[in-house]
Amino acid sequence: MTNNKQKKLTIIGAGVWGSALATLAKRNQHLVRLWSRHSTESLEAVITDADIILSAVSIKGVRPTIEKLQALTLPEKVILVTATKGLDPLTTLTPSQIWQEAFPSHSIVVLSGPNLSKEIQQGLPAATVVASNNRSAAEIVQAVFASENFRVYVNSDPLGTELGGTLKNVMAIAAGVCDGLQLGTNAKAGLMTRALPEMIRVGTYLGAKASTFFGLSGLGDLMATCNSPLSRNYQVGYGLSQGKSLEKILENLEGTAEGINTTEVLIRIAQTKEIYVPISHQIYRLLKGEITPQEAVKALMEREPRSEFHGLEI
Ligand SMILES: NC(=O)C1=CN([C@@H]2O[C@H](COP(=O)(O)OP(=O)(O)OC[C@H]3O[C@@H](n4cnc5c(N)ncnc54)[C@H](OP(=O)(O)O)[C@@H]3O)[C@@H](O)[C@H]2O)C=CC1
Ligand SMILES: O=C(CO)COP(=O)(O)O
Repeated sequence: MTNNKQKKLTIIGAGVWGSALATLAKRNQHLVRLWSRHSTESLEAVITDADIILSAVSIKGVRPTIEKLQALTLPEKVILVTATKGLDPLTTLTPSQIWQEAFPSHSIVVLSGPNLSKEIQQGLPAATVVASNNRSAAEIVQAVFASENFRVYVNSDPLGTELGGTLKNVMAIAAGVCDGLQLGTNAKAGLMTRALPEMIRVGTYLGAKASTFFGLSGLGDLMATCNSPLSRNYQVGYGLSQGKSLEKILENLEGTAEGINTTEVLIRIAQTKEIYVPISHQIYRLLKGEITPQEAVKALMEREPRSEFHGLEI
């Protein structure tokens, strides 16, 4: 029997993040169905009567998932939540833009923040953001996940919220390199601080609000991911700094490091639109095997002198 506050939530994507989000919602007594493409139950069966469908697949699963859902009839009022942190290699769109394009009359909510899934599964305290153009939809999702261990904020910039979580993955690769090379605390502070205006330049070009990047989904997630060996993106950078090949690193990586694909898409956007992204550019060259980690550091340090807030209106 469901009460008024109890929601029927279907989570698509049973990776580590989808599973952690399922745990949070179950602890709040919601009816949670966790589905993956390997599930024996049909997708149609698990979305029937859903109040909320949350996608926690990696970027490469977004389009296939949407195509499956388009072949079905979605419940009319169902809220669609995306928790993916990536950019579509085909179109450079963000996941929420792809979802909105596919389901123009449904409310789309972005969930993003400093949320390393292992810590969330352990029940450690964390905070996140749910962002939507439809505030009441965001508030419904807020209530589903909010608890004494998980503080959920609402905001009205879904694109900025999503891009914060997406672009910081590139910076987390850089942070892994920085720590792996033992460049010190000053270098790490310099890197993370300079990462933010780079993210803001790209984000505002794409239509996000600059202020969103100073919140949990921007600065917050940048700090979490750049400082934690739990981050897969950080692990990629750390591995590269130790002279490992990307192929070898990926063989042993638990789950997805979205920053690799994001770097590629971001550089395409930056080159076409002439956006200055020096850190991402060096990470791109490093991932391609064009330079060594040491050469990447040298290239960043030896650039032309610049003013601190060049090209930024904050
Ligand atoms: N882990 C974390 O701490 C956080 C992760 N995120 C983001 O959430 C997303 C998922 O991350 P995470 O759970 O960690 O990653 P995992 O690698 O653990 O899981 C990836 C998920 O995507 C699904 N998937 C991949 N390709 C396809 C496809 N072609 N079709 C359908 N489904 C597919 C996988 O399904 P299958 O199992 O069937 O292969 C799996 O459910 C990423 O965008 C990540 O950046 C956001 C916040 C925190
Ligand atoms: O997005 C995350 C934490 O907020 C997870 O980071 P990784 O994907 O690098 O593990």
